[in-house]
Amino acid sequence: MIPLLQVKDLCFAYPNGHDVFKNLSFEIFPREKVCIVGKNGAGKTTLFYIIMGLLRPVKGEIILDGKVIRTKDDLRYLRKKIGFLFQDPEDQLFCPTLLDDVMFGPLNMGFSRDDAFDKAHKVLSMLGIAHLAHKPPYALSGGQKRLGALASVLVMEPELLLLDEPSSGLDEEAWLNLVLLLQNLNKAMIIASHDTGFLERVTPNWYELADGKLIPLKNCCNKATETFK
Ligand SMILES: Nc1ncnc2c1ncn2[C@@H]1O[C@H](COP(=O)(O)OP(=O)(O)OP(=O)(O)O)[C@@H](O)[C@H]1O
Repeated sequence: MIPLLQVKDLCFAYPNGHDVFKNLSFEIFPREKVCIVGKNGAGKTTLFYIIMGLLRPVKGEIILDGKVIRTKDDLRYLRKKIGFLFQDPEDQLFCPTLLDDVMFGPLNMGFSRDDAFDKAHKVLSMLGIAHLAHKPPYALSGGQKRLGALASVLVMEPELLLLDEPSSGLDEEAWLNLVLLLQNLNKAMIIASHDTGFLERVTPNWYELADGKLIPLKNCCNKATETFK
């Protein structure tokens, strides 16, 4: 089976900063669920930005469905297949109402208003926030904003989800609802989080990002076993 996504020999440093990645390589297969843990500043968000084409690596390749991402068209294709939940939901909600935000993607893809509404309503209901549909994003709480941002990602039905701190700020009910949703979602996902209780429930496949490398962890939370590639 061809990996859905491959990151190959990735090197990256911010201007005037230290190396965040030194020849980082990994791959993820369709419907594979993995999580990445790591200290503050380890590079989890940076890795997601590079995959989504928001930051350009010094060296290395992002390969989707066996094809190296090079052109703007490649990037458009990648952004249809990969949904990215930003760490800060404020980066993701920009319309007058939450419903507008969640309908924005489907409308952009050419769905009719009725179909975009149905899709948005279904996802908002699944996340337990349909009653907030007509609120402006600025009037939502932190946890509600996170769920709203997640709705705007899920409504696009991507094949791979990159979720940056998806459980942050959620109350017990929303947290459990999200655990169950991700457990039952038949999609590939990479989750970056410090919420180990959440990660333990969603996937047994853990990696630690440390010193610019991904190290597989066995049996959740246990010690690193071998350096990943
Ligand atoms: N815009 C930027 N300019 C310069 N350096 C940056 C920038 N953004 C992040 N960094 C640095 O890059 C490194 C990786 O940051 P990143 O946000 O990817 O870490 P993270 O693992 O997501 O952290 P956290 O767990 O705190 O969210 C850190 O040392 C950080 O200080």
